[in-house]
Amino acid sequence: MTTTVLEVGAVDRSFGDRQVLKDVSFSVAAGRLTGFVGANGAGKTTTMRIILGVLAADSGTVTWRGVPVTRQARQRFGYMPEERGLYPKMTVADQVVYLARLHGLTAADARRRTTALLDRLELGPRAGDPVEKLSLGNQQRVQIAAALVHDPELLVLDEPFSGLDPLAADSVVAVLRERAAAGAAVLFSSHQLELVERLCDDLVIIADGNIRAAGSRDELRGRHTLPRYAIEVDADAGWLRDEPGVTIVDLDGAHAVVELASGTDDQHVLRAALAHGQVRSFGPVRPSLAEIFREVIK
Ligand SMILES: Nc1ncnc2c1ncn2[C@@H]1O[C@H](COP(=O)(O)OP(=O)(O)OP(=O)(O)O)[C@@H](O)[C@H]1O
Repeated sequence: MTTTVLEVGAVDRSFGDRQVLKDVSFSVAAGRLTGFVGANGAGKTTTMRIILGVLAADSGTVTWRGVPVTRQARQRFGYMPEERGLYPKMTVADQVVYLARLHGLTAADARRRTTALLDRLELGPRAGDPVEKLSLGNQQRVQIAAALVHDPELLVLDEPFSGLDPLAADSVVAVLRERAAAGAAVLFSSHQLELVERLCDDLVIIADGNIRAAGSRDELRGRHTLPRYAIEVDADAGWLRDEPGVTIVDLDGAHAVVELASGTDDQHVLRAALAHGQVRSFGPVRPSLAEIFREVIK
């Protein structure tokens, strides 16, 4: 049972005579990680800026727990914008404390949470350094700390993983998962489809300002699953060519990927395989997010 907290409804937005968002609708649930994916210029940043109220929609609605987003509700949002805005001369800790104070935390709470979060993001030893002395990847982690420090109920992160090495990305992933497990709703954009696939519970795919697909990752995979099976036997699998209802997609010695015509029983194919010898593995091929993405943005 998921609880929708953020609802974007029929949002349109143009810049000049160019419409960049067309009837954009999707929802984000509490306790879940929602990946927002689309090509360059698809409209992700514009959508996120409208959610945060940095930019106005021409029409449409953004609601939080069923009511239009207020300034008060936004105090409980955390945002990592695309254009990273840190004060280069300020120390890492002072910077995060300062932003926590802007969100209404007491000085003591701001310090306490900053210390805990910097440690969690492996930035503890850099807390006293000016931001400008940090590598770009570490500056990025400071930005993430800044978006998280007031323990927001909604986190909106624009490309939080760009520029992070795999280990740094993993530590950010772990922190986001913790936040979601504690009940926060997390919406993040990314180009790194493998990472999104590993991380997200829900997906929103946008192309040319249109939402092309949205739903849970498993639901989308189910919807886009082709009737394909991978089979691994211990001898040549060429006999599959003669099986009724079976089309070979790929055949490489003892390994094959086949497509089954509708009405063809997969168990029948498995039994035929067993009749030819040992079967090492047999099962449906799940489409990758990259494949789903390519299919829905066509
Ligand atoms: N302030 C603006 N004035 C004019 N056009 C804009 C403005 N902001 C965005 N656009 C245009 O709107 C479209 C959507 O841009 P947006 O930044 O939302 O895409 P995106 O999906 O975030 O892309 P990227 O992954 O490259 O950041 C683009 O064609 C962009 O050029």
